Amino acid sequence: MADLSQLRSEIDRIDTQLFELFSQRVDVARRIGDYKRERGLAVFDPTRERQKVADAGGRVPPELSTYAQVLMELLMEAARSQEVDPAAFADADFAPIERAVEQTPAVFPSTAQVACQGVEGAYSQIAADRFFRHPSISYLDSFEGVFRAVEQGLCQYGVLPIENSTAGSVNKVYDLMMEHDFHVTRTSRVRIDHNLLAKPGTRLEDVRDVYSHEQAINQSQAFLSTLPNVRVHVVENTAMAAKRVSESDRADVAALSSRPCASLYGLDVLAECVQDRDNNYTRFACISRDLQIFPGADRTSLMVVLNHEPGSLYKMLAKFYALDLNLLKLESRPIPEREFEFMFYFEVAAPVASPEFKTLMTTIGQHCQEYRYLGSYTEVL
Ligand SMILES: O=C(O)C(=O)C[C@]1(C(=O)O)C=C[C@@H](O)C=C1
Repeated sequence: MADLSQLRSEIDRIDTQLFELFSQRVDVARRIGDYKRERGLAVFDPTRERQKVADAGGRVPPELSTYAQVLMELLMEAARSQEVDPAAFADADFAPIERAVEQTPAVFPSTAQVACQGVEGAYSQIAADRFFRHPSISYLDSFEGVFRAVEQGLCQYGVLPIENSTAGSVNKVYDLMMEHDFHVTRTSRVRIDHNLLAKPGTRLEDVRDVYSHEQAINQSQAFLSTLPNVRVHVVENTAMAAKRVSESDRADVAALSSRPCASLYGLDVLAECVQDRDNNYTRFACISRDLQIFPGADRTSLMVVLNHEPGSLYKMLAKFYALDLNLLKLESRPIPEREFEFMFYFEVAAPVASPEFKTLMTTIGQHCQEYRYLGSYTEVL
């Protein structure tokens, strides 16, 4: 039997030939690109690609068929990337980003009119205080109201929760993203401590009804199960729950809310930090209507509708991998009225000034049906 170094030499020889042929293939593709450009033909030819993939599957033993097909797709993707004229893409897709980088002020504003969902004391307010030194906050009933206030220019910025470390993504916000025009200018992680608040005089054992937001209830299951005979009620948000308890004439009701709500609504803390996990964080996004890219932006959010075919998500992820861009978040939501079609939300680590970011933004359109660039920003602590 041949020894390992001999076998490896054989593999190396084959790889040398493979990559020599690969470069030759790309050279031919470049010439095809010139030909197509002169005649105004599309680079992507789906009929030809389907034939090539099917053909590749039949050229190898059956157990290698899928690998051969994936390899063929990769070869054609490389070919396409060299057939397009990068300058043509760059102008159309990158100009608004370059303009925003130039025109955005060097410093994030310390004060602004900011839309938050809920009432005073809501976690969104804590996040708004994190983003701005002196925010002037307008409280709205719903997440939709926050999107609208920003879209219509009634508020310069809006603050929305996007995910929680225990309960996961805030699906409602992701669904609304599809319906509204906005950009992301900042994100922040806020530590969430839920406390059981009640009117002075109420004892823990008196409590019969607890009010809170659905996520706070989900995040405090272990504590709630220790309270006997308690009914739990979902309300719009945790601060609203505290307000409701403070206005109630009953002495057996309590709210799961933030600590600032206790002083704000004149309530006592019956139990502190009752969430299931100690490291409970909610991430908030600060949105604006126009694209603003502040200095240091190193994260990018994209909403993408992929082609409804096998491998399309894989190809998009391969793109990030090929550009060495770390994927920070991937969320998918069904698109209303489009059966089994999904909107993918990607967050990638990509400094705006990096060549990889520019390559991503000038070629992403080749890999999907539609995409929306939501912005580039930093996550503030
Ligand atoms: O045959 C072509 O038209 C090419 O551009 C070459 C090629 C390939 O790599 O084989 C690349 C892109 C097209 O979508 C189809 C095929």
